Amino acid sequence: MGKYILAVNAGSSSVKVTFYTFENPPQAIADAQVSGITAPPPTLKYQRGTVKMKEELKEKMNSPQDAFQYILHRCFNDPELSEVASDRDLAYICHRVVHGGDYREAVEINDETLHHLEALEDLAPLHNFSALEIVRLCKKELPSVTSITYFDSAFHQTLPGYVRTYPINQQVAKANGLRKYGFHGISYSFILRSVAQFLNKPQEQTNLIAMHIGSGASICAIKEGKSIDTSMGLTPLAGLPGATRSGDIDPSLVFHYTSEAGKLSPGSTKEMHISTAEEILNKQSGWKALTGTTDFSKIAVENFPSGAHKLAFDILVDRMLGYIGNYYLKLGGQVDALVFAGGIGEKSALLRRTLAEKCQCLGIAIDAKANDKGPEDKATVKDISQGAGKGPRVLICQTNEQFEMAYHTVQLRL
Ligand SMILES: Nc1ncnc2c1ncn2[C@@H]1O[C@H](COP(=O)(O)OP(=O)(O)O)[C@@H](O)[C@H]1O
Ligand SMILES: CC(=O)OP(=O)(O)O
Ligand SMILES: [Mg+2]
Repeated sequence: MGKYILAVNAGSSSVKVTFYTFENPPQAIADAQVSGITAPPPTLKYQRGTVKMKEELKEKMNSPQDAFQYILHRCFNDPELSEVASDRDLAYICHRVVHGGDYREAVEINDETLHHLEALEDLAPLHNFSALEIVRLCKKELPSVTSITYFDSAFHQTLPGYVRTYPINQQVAKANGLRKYGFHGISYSFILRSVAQFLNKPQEQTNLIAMHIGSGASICAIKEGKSIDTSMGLTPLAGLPGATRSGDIDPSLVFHYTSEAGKLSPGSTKEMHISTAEEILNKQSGWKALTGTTDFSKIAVENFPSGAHKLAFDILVDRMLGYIGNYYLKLGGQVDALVFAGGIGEKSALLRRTLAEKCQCLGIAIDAKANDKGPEDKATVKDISQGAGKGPRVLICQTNEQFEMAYHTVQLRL
């Protein structure tokens, strides 16, 4: 068996791949990310030891699968990364799969589990399809390496019945698996462990409002180390708006948007069945629909380039504020920290400042300089609160879904 772990995180706009040593805790030896898959040209960020590179890619990349194949080829053929040159060097491949249905834990891929996951694909066609394409590719091209899938939904198994249940016919709901699942759970698990450690508290006594804000964005209320509510639902479409997702809308809007809504979309393939409504609300909405860009760094700027950019920013702030208020009440005001994470949560000082100002009535105050500076390379968690304020601390957590998967693999298999 090889000595390294390959962790793959296929998100909606990026593919992040990290190679780790198979030891406790795992150490990253190389990290490659292709981002901008939804806003070409794609860019590659590659880090190996202390060497960092960033380049625009000329290759056309239509999907996370293309990006994964590109990264794998590049890493295996990098003479400076001779530790991992082929499947013989790998012990495990960890895959982030967004929708795990009723799975409570990670599973090892074999014919049976892969078949079960394929049956779930229709519940989250836009996310699971790409992840499973990568799993299938690894099975075919790296057949000697065991693949383990980690699920975004598993962290939210603790949602109370009244939170996970939609008020619809319960027979229909049960027969079709129609309930709130919640996502970004691999990230929330990383955030909980890192923040509890930072606060020097046991996880079972830690209460957080954790915000994973990236191309897909969600918020989670964590009470005594357990998810008690989260903004995404049956699929990652629910809750906050995202780069190309509408987030919550009145469900009736679908019936008025276009008469084609219920038909299969042109994006459907033999393997992936999506309706026009799903395609529109998942891929043609969000801030892309409002501003034309999926890049939030072009939206969250001090002087908004247009009214549409300001509107997109204001909508995100408004919806986030709604969840913060909601979860503050659900946690009975006992909140250790408000945590910003994800590409936007970690990088947009403007978003954090705007929200902190609007949360002043909860006793929240941030240190302007610390906030502007943002996260620092070495520290996973950074406190940007102003002194020992009355309210919850405000933290930035550099979340790392690849590390979380490698970490659990080592705990279970070493
Ligand atoms: N400086 C910045 N300010 C605001 N947003 C940023 C900044 N840098 C990157 N982003 C945004 O972060 C998002 C990507 O976040 P990430 O969590 O990596 O997404 P995903 O995992 O869904 O692919 C993109 O929308 C990108 O524009
Ligand atoms: C669940 C989800 O939306 O994931 P991502 O933000 O990586 O697209
Ligand atoms: Mg992500």
